[in-house]
Amino acid sequence: MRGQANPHVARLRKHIGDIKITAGDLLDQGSLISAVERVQPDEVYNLGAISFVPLSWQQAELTAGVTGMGPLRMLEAIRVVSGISQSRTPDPRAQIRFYQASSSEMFGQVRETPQNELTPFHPRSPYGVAKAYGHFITQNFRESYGMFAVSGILFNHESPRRGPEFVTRKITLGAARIKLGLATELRLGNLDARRDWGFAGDYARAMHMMTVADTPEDYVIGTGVTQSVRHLVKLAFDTVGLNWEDHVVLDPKYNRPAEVDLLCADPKKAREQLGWEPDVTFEELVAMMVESDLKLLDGSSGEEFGTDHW
Ligand SMILES: Nc1nc2c(ncn2[C@@H]2O[C@H](COP(=O)(O)OP(=O)(O)O[C@H]3O[C@H](CO)[C@@H](O)[C@H](O)[C@@H]3O)[C@@H](O)[C@H]2O)c(=O)[nH]1
Repeated sequence: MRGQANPHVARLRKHIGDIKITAGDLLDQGSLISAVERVQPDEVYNLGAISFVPLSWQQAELTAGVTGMGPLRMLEAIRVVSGISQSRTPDPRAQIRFYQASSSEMFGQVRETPQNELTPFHPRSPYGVAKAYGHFITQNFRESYGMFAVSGILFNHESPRRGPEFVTRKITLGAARIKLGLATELRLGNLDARRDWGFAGDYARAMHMMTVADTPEDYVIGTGVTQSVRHLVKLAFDTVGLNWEDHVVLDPKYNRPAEVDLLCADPKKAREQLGWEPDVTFEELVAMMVESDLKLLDGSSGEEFGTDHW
């Protein structure tokens, strides 16, 4: 929402208790239309997806339905409720704005480094392919109907709230468990993969900035610094005063059928046009996550945060 003075804020608060849209609703055009009708939002942020890349090989069709077709259904819901058609374009001041969570996974086997808004896509997983569809259909609705629809091509963004299946949290939880005597080893896959990791809070700020901007455009959001999984492991174990090589075990079951070897953002457009800059460095992010997991696990059996399943 664009501020407290906005009359929709009160209405949204009133409805928020009984309207919950989950990723599963992205399969159902009707429930999206009825949610848009009832909430009458100023802004819609589509962050719903099957977002864990390995799962997308096991559930390829579901991933296409939720992660790929979901944005189309959301855009259609906004278009239908707003009465937009080829012959009736929206009033730019009064229309519902749409944000699509596009992903750096679309770059996949990268054609150039760093990656910017014009870098061609070569996705390497059913997830990446589905995200590419979501990206292009968002662009298409903007170009076809004049809708305010934007995509943020976000590189990996992390925080202490990250799911334990993703590598950052798996590592920070693993280091904390070993430090507290709850485990002795951490099993991982490809340590050579490189990612551009940033703090999720900084990226949420970027999502909002591009959605309330004067013109609808797509932006790459990342730090511009790439790190290996190996370096991430070393940093997390250094934070708890342990040598990672004494504890990390390579397990091929965590390798992917097709890997994305290297991602690194060129966030120049977001910096110059939106004035967006990340505040939290990679080192601060890792320390924040390790410290949070030490606190979380202290005094627990650690069983509910085991890391061997993913
Ligand atoms: N999850 C996981 N990844 C591992 C492991 N060992 C090595 N890795 C490597 O760590 C890298 C990062 O994996 P994830 O943290 O699972 O994230 P991701 O595949 O890069 O995808 C995330 O970022 C995308 C943005 O680029 C998001 O779009 C996606 O939803 C997800 O959040 C991959 O190259 C993966 O092979 C492991 O045990 N578990």
